[in-house]
Order: sequence, then structure tokens, then C-alpha cells
Amino acid sequence: MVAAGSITVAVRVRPPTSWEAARLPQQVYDGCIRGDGALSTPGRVANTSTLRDIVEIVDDRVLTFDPQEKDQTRAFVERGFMPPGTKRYKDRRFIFDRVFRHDATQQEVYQGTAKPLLSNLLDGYNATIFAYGATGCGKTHTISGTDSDPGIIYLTMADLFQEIEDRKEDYVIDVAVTFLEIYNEEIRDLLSEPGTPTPRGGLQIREDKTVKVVGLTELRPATADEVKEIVLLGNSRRTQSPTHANETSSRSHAVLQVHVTQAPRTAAITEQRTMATLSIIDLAGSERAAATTNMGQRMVEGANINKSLLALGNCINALCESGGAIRHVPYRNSKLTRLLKFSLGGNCKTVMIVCVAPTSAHFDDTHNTLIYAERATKIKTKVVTRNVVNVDRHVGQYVEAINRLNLEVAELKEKLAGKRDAERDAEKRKRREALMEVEKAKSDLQLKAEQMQPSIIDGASCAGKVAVAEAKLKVIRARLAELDAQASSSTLSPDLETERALLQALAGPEEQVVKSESALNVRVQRANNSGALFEATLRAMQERRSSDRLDEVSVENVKLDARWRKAEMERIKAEARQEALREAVIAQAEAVVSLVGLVGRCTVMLNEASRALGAATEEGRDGLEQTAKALSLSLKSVADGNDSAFKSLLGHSIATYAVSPSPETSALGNFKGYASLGVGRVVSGPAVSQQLKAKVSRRSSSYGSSVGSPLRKSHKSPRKSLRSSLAPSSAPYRRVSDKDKGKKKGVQWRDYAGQGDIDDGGQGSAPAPVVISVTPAEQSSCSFSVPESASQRNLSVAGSESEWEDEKTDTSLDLSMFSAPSSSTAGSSSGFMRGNGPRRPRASRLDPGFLKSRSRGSTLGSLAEDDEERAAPQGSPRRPAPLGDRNMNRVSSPSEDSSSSSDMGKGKARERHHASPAKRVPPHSKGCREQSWPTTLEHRSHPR
Ligand SMILES: Nc1ncnc2c1ncn2[C@@H]1O[C@H](COP(=O)(O)OP(=O)(O)OP(=O)(O)O)[C@@H](O)[C@H]1O
Repeated sequence: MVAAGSITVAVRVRPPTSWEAARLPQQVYDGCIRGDGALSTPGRVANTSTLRDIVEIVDDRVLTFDPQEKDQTRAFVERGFMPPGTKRYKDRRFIFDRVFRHDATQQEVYQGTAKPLLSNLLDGYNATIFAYGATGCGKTHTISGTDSDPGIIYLTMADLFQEIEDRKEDYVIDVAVTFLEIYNEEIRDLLSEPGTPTPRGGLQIREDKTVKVVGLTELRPATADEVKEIVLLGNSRRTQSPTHANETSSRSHAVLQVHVTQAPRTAAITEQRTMATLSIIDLAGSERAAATTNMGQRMVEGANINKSLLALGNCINALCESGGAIRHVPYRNSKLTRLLKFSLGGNCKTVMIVCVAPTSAHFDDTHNTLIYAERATKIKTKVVTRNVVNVDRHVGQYVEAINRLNLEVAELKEKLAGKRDAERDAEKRKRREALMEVEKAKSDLQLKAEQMQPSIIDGASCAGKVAVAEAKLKVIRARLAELDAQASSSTLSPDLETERALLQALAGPEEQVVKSESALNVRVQRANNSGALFEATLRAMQERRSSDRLDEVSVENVKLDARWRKAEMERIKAEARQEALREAVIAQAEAVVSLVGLVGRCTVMLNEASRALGAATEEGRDGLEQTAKALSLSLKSVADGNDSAFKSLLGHSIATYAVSPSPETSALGNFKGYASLGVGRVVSGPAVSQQLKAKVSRRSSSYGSSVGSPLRKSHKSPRKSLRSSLAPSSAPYRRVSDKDKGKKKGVQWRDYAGQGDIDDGGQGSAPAPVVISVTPAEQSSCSFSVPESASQRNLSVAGSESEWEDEKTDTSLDLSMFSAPSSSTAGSSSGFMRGNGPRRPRASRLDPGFLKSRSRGSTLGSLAEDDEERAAPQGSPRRPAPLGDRNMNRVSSPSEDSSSSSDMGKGKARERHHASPAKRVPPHSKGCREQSWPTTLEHRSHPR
């Protein structure tokens, strides 16, 4: 139920016609400045107009009729002199529900008038829209419009059908349209086709609870366009005649009625139907007969029009005065009022659209119309109720209802199936899109990972190297701190000074590496940046949430991929770091091997020197001198070689520390050995370390640390080093060939002579010297840089592994062996190696007998071999000094092997060579031979 109210009255001002526009004023001011220069007097107004605007729109609800002319000059010109107190203009203000300016569109008028009625209509409330106004003011334009600019009828029906479409799931809505005209008080059917039995005119009104015209043609349009067609058709049949005021003046009232019946789609026995009628009425224009030149039929038409409009006015007046209830309302005075009975005072919501002309040409019509409209605003309508009818279905209708419902069920099933299909399709599409999104995210991440990976790997590798450098530095600094502490309390002995200088040189490159601006650290930083970028990408993926495109599973998929990428990157980083550390460990191991070899050989050499000196002392002055000279040269050679090695490796020479200025500070007297220097176990391999330990434990003398250079590229056999160290720098060394041996060597190893019992049966117990054994092919493939000084000396250091073994074995034996006066008493190492039987001393290179044998042509040591070297053929290989090329572990070349094997002779010695555990090649030795030494000194020692 809608509360009681009034008729909604809206005023629409039409735009001026071209005829009117030509007569409306256009202010033209005389812009000339007068002679006296006075600007205060207004210029002359050139007023050529005969019309003026008489409607001023104040706002969307208020207008002023015949407003005061603001230009007094114009007012004077227009109206002449008016005595004070009299009004030149009506200047009357009207208030309506809506006021539309002349430029308002059809849509705006529709929205402001008819549209609010529409929803009520479908709920069962009657509604009426009628256009009122003088002829030619735009009523037909507002109600019907044109094809290109349709009016209220079309716009209303369009919305109505849209609403029906929206409700059709729940309701069956029936729309029927009738279109009639009241012409000269006769009701005519505008939709009656000529030639049909339906009479076109003379229709009667039946009045019950509703007003109904009997015999009207009802059409059932399904769309707004069909309604438009109907209206155009009806309008074409409507009586129109050209009048003075309007070329297409409607001479009748046209009434379009739209009956809407709505029934719910239920199968109940009773159904609640709502019925409502929308009446859209285009009244004929009121006209003052005096103002028109209408004659004859036009005049009769005009009279009838005016009569019906007067009746309408009277009804309105009555309704206003009575409030819609008490006083009699003369509806029956005309067909129009009878038809509009329920629209005006009944159960209906009514909108009156009042059309007015804007110019003074229609001054009185507009004035009257506005007064008429103002009065209509005062009509109080009754309480509007809903037209609801409860219809009890007849049993006969049940079948119809069931059929309809069956149809509806089938329809709904079809829809549901379609909907399900559509849903399934949508689901599939969504899944496909999600999959594509996941793939895209994954490939993006992969791309990112591939972009970042090289940098991150490089960074991890660099970080590993920096960590190694830091670890090295820690140890070096610890030792340096000790040395510094010693230096602060007392003067350091030359050997310790040398050690400190070497350690400082060793620390230099590491210091450079660990600096924050070092190349490695810069690369680490760059890798960190890449890593951060990668992390950010991963985080973004981890934080992805489900959306329209990605469901939960897809998001989880993406997150898992991100997690896997992260783990993979960590693995690769760890591998790179591990590889860097492994390389460092290998380098350290090689350095340690070289170092141990060097220290071992030097120690052996020193032992032999010591023994030789002791033996020479017993022999007498001549022997002593000779031995001392030879030893001096040998020791110098070793020192030079070591110095070259250090210079090459560390860029630091130890030559200046070689000789102590005073006996008190001499390294010979103050040498701190292994224990005091705290050099720990440096080799992790069990076999080698144990052998070294065994050897070290047998040393009665301390080992100097000054010779402990890693000697990066040194792969020489230790034997060679020792030999070359004993060889005079000027004498090239050559292996003794069989031929030479037969000619020149008067002294042989006892073993070679068959006197020794060297046997390879003692593999298990024989201490394995630290020797890297390589094949001839490997030897030939190895190239070592030879310092110029060393190559200039052109020392041959060739020797077989077996010889080196001999020497090592010898030096492992009881030192008392050197007390034996001659080579004939030199024992074999085999006894020791086997661990049974008496050990027979072997001739040593520094054995006095050996030294003496030089003159006799029978030598064991390199001093004798020097001579042999001099006598060697030109084609025999010449090798650089062992320390000169820093290849301490280098083994003999194939030619050396052959010479050494020939030197040793065939038979037992050869067997021993093959049987020696030392010939086993450590797995890493081959690799390291192909590998270049690191640029930094790879020294490893454990802090105390
Ligand atoms: N708002 C408007 N915009 C443009 N043209 C308009 C407007 N209102 C009216 N007109 C024009 O004015 C002329 C007269 O309009 P219309 O025929 O609608 O008047 P009417 O009130 O129906 O006249 P009658 O009562 O004689 O039938 C028509 O040519 C119409 O196109």
C-alpha cells in the first residue's frame, strides 16, 4: 500500500521554435563613447525583437512566469512608463515537483516522471501519466517522441519489459496494450485494423471497480520496440490537423493503456494475481478560440477539446477542494474525465506533465496552463492500494498448471545442465589458467636462478678461498706473534729472523685476499647482491596468495618450487665452496709433501755432512779440508737453491739472513727445531704421516724450519734435490751410465755389487719415503719453470727413484753407519726394511770413503757424479738445480730412469725399485702434476 499523496506535477518548457527564436531579443549595445566621455549613461538598445522569454527557470522545482526585466531601459522600451507601485511584469513564481528546462532530454524527463511509477506498476499499483498544455507546446513530443528520439511511452515500455525479463523466473507476466483516442467526445480504437469486425469508433466506457472501454483491440507486445511500432501506428491513425499554432496539431486525446497482469509461477490451488494499468495520455492542446483562426471542423474540434479539458479542470478543482472524498467530482461531464476517473481521484499514482512554451507568443496559454498545473498539485489522492486478486484455480486448470510446471521443470533442468556444463567449462578454464600461471612463475624463477647462479657460485667459491686465506692468516699471525714476542725480549737469531721474514712474505698475499676491497671479496659482495635478489624473488613467490587466477594447490605448487630452488641454490653454493676448500686442501697437501720432502732431504744432507765432517776429522787434515770444502759448496748450493725458491715463491730473499754476524746469534748454535717451533702434524694421510713421524722420531738432531718452503712447482724427487744440493754449482750432473759406471765408478753400492741384501720382500715393514712416483709419460708431460740462476748452473739432478729410496732408507738408519770408514762397510737398508738381520751400512754420498773415492774414481755421491757429468756425452740430459726450479718432489725423467736403472744395475736393485712401496703413486700426485701451483704460498702448519 502506498501512502496517500498528491498528483506529481512536472513542468517542461519546450525550446523556442525557429519562428520564435527569430523574434527573441538579442541585446546589441551601442558601444560609442559619448562626446562628454560619460560612460554612466547606458548605450542605446537596439531592440528589434517582438517576443521575449516569459519563463525563467529558477531551479529544478521553481520557475518564474513573466520575470521582471533586469534591464530597466529595455523594460521602459518594452512596457513604457508605468506609474510607481504598478507591476510591469507578472513576475509570478510557481513551484512544482519538477521543472525541466528547454534543453532537457527525453531521458531526463522520463527519469523524473514515469520511471518511479514502474516498479509500483509491477507490484499491482495503477499509474497514469498525462501530458497537458496548450497546443504546440510539446505534449506529443514528450509522450510519443519521434523514431529517433522516442518519448516516455517507449522509454517506459523498454524498462517495463526489462523488469519483466528479470522477474520471469518467478512470475508469469502478461502485458496487453490498447490505444484509443477521444475525438469530439467519441472513443475510437487506434489499433483496430480496417476491414475487421471490430468497430473503430463509438466505443463505450464501462465502469465498475475499474474503467474499461468495451471492444478495444488488445495487442500483446513482447518488446519495447513492438510497443513503439504500436504507438507509431496509432499516432498515424490519430486525428491530426494543421492549425495556426501547430502544423501537426493533435485534435484528439490519445490514451495508451498497458495492462500488466502478474501471476507467480507456483502450482498452488489459489494464485495471487496482481493487475495494474499504466495509462499514458496525450491530451489535445487547449486553445483559445479567439486566438486561433480555426473555422469549421477545426473549431468544433477545438470546442470539444476545450470542453473535455474544462471538465478535467473542474474535476481537478473539485478534487482539490474536496480532498478527494467529500465533494462530488464531475467525472461524467466528458469521456476524458470518465476515463481518467480512477487516475485522478482513485487508486492510482498519477504524474501530470505540463508542457509550456517559453516565449511571450503564448503568454496567456502558458499563464493559464501554469495556473491549471498549480491547481493540480493541490489534488489529494486517495490511499493507493495494490490490485491483487486471489484466483482459485478450477480443477480444469490444474492440468494446465501441471503442464506449465512440467514445462518449467524441463526448462529449469535444461538450464541447470547448461549451467553445470558452463561451470565445468569455467572450472577447466580456470585450472588451465592456473597451470599456465604456475608454469610461468616456475619458468620465471628458473630464469632468475640461471641468471644469478654463475655469480652466486663464483661468490661461494671466492668465499671459500677467502676462508682458506683467513685460516692461513690465523696460523701465520699466531706464529708471527710468537716470533715478535721473542724479538721483543731478545734479539732473534738469523734463522728466526728468516722465518719471520718468510712468514711475513707468506702472509702478504693472504692479507691482500682478506681485505674487504680485495677482488675476491668484491666478487663475494657481488654474489651476495645476486643472492639477495634471488632471495627476494623467492620471498615474493613464497608470499603468493590464492587469487582468481591461482587456486590453493597452484599456490602451494609455486611455493614448493621456490623452496626447491632455494635448496638447490644452497646445494650448488655449498658444492662451490667445498670445491674451493678441496682445491685449497690439495694445494696444502702438495705443499706439505714438498715441504716434508725438502726438510727431510735437507736433514739427511745435514746428517751426512755432519758424519762426513766427523769422519774427515778422524782421517786427518787433508781429508778434513777436502771434505769441508765439498760440504761448504754443497751447503751453499742448498742455501742458494732454497733462497731462489723463496724468492720465486714469496718474492723474498733469505740470503741476507744466511750468515749470522756473530757466533752468539748464529743459527747453528741457537737453532730451534721441530718441537720448539711447534710445527704440528701437517699431513693427514696415515701412511705418510706415520712414516714421517717415524723418521722424525729417529732424528737425533732438530730440523730447521728455515728450509720449510712449500715450493709450489716443485715436483722433483727429494733425492734429486739432495743430489743437486751436494753437487757443485758449476758441475753439471749426469747419471752414470752403465758404460760410465764400468769405466769410472770404482765404488758401488754394496747392494748393487750384490753384497747387500736389499730385498723387496719387506714392503710391509719398510718405511715409505715421501716420494711421488710417476710414469715416464707423466714425467715427460710435466713442465716446470726453471729459474735462470738455476738453469745457468745447469745442474743435473737426475736420479732414479730407487736411488732416492736408497738414500732415504739410508738416512733412516742408524747414524753410526757413518762411522764406518769406507764404502765397503756401508750397510744395506734391507735389513731395516725387513726388520730382521743386521743392518749393513751403505756407502753414503757424504761418506768420507765416498769423498775419497772421487780421486780413486770410485764415488757414491754426487760429488763424484759431478765429474761424471762433466764427462758425460753432450746428448745426455741436463737438469736445473733442485731448489732452483723449486720442484722438490720431481722425479726423474725417463732418461733419468733409464740412466738410474743402468746406474743401479740390473737384478736386485731393479727389483727393489719396483718392489718399493714408494713407487705407488698417490692418487692425487698425478693430478697435482698437471695442476698449476697456486699463486699464494700454500703453507700449512698447525699452531701449537
Ligand atoms: N522539447 C522539445 N524539443 C524539441 N522540439 C519540440 C519539443 N517540444 C515540442 N517540440 C516541437 O514543437 C512542435 C509541436 O510539438 P507537439 O506536436 O508535440 O505539440 P503538442 O503540444 O502535441 O501540440 P498539439 O496539442 O497541437 O498536438 C513539434 O514540431 C515538436 O517537434
